[in-house]
Amino acid sequence: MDDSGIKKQNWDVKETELFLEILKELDMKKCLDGRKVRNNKLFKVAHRRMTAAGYHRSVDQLKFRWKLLKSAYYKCKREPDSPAPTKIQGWWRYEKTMIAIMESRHPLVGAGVNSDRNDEATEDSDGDASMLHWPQPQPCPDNTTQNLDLIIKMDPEMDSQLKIGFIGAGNMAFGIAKGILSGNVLPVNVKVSAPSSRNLGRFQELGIAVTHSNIEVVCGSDVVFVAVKPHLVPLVLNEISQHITDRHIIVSVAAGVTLATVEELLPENTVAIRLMPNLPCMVQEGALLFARGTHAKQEDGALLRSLLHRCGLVEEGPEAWIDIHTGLSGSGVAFVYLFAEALAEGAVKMGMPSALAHSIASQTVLGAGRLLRDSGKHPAQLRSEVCTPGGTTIYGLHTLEQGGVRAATMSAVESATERARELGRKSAAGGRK
Ligand SMILES: NC(=O)C1=CN([C@@H]2O[C@H](COP(=O)(O)OP(=O)(O)OC[C@H]3O[C@@H](n4cnc5c(N)ncnc54)[C@H](OP(=O)(O)O)[C@@H]3O)[C@@H](O)[C@H]2O)C=CC1
Ligand SMILES: O=C(O)[C@@H]1CCC=N1
Repeated sequence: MDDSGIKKQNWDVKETELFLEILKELDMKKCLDGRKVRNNKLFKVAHRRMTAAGYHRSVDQLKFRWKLLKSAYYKCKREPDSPAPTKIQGWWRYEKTMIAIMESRHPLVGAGVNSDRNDEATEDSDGDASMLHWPQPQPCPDNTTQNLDLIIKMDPEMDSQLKIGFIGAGNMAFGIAKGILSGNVLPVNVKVSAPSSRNLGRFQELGIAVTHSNIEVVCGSDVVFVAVKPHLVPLVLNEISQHITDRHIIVSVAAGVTLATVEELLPENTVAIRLMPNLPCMVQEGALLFARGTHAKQEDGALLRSLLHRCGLVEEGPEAWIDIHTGLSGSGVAFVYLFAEALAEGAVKMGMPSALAHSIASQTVLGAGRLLRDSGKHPAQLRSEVCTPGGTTIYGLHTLEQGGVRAATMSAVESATERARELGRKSAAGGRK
């Protein structure tokens, strides 16, 4: 066991390198000002990023690893000619990155008010701020604070101060809003607009502020989701355009509407992202794909990803895949519902009461989906695991194949993708009118 009480598992080179890269990127050393809360937050950010990359270490394990790396660094600094520290195997691989991190000094240390030893002893200790040896604890300088604030904003575990707006109060806006609220975003930081009140009540029930003014939403938000029907996007963007500033990230969820169209209708340099979500965001089981526009940086994508992380699977890809994802998943959920409905109707035909048949059909779809996702197996593999030779399933599958279900499903994805492309061309033409 290490001193965090967690079972030891050796760190491999890739894992340590990733950990250090994350710390470097977070400007860890600058932000480690000895305050327990802040330090914990930073390690939490690192923890989340490590987890996202498939490395499952607790916050305490990360802290302990950092402590060892730091001790090794100080040992090498004090005794450059002594043998490499033994607690960190292959130390030479990490030395350069550690120097880069450690040389990005906290201002108080840089000013020479504290020795390295003091720094070593206190900097990431879990002690209370009052126990620290910094002579006069002071806030980080502006740029560091901003950097840290951004990190904290981006981290889903942190209290998000981000203001989120929705233009359009339909099903998709509601689905995303529900997903977002199950994370750390507070309803008071969300606002939604629509011309009529017919869809606003359910947002109010979630504690979200509502308005009929799209401009009010834009002026009060950092991230604005444009969730109106595709043909209305040019109209809405024209309306809000003069209120967009560099504070904003505009996220269009409209099927087909391209980034080029969105960017053309908004001020130069607007940060725009095209997102294709799907309705199961509502139950945190969505499948979302986004593409960044010309001026959207990686961190804008990271911010969106962290905002949406409770909505389900969130992936980034080239814009060319967004229309395909629309067919596969945006519309794909409806294809699955059709199949679920048909399953239930088959059972009703054979004599089962409708309510029971529908309830079993939905559980069947849910269970099959979860097993497919969680096992990581190819669907054909799972299908063969269900089929007993000469048994019931292969007879049923034969019938489905005779009905052309596979070809029909492929064609459904194809048609929906083509339709998204067509909608894109129409909205581009609409924007130019
Ligand atoms: N539904 C889905 O599963 C998915 C939808 N999408 C995309 O999401 C977008 C929205 O779809 P969906 O939620 O289904 O649509 P809905 O028809 O359910 O909702 C559209 C919303 O837009 C509002 N609206 C209409 N005109 C304006 C305007 N000028 N300004 C502000 N709001 C306006 C409507 O107002 P009012 O309430 O007054 O009618 C309504 O609230 C579409 O572009 C679609 O392509 C993407 C993925 C999946
Ligand atoms: O049917 C539509 O156009 C939207 C886009 C994907 C799902 N619903």
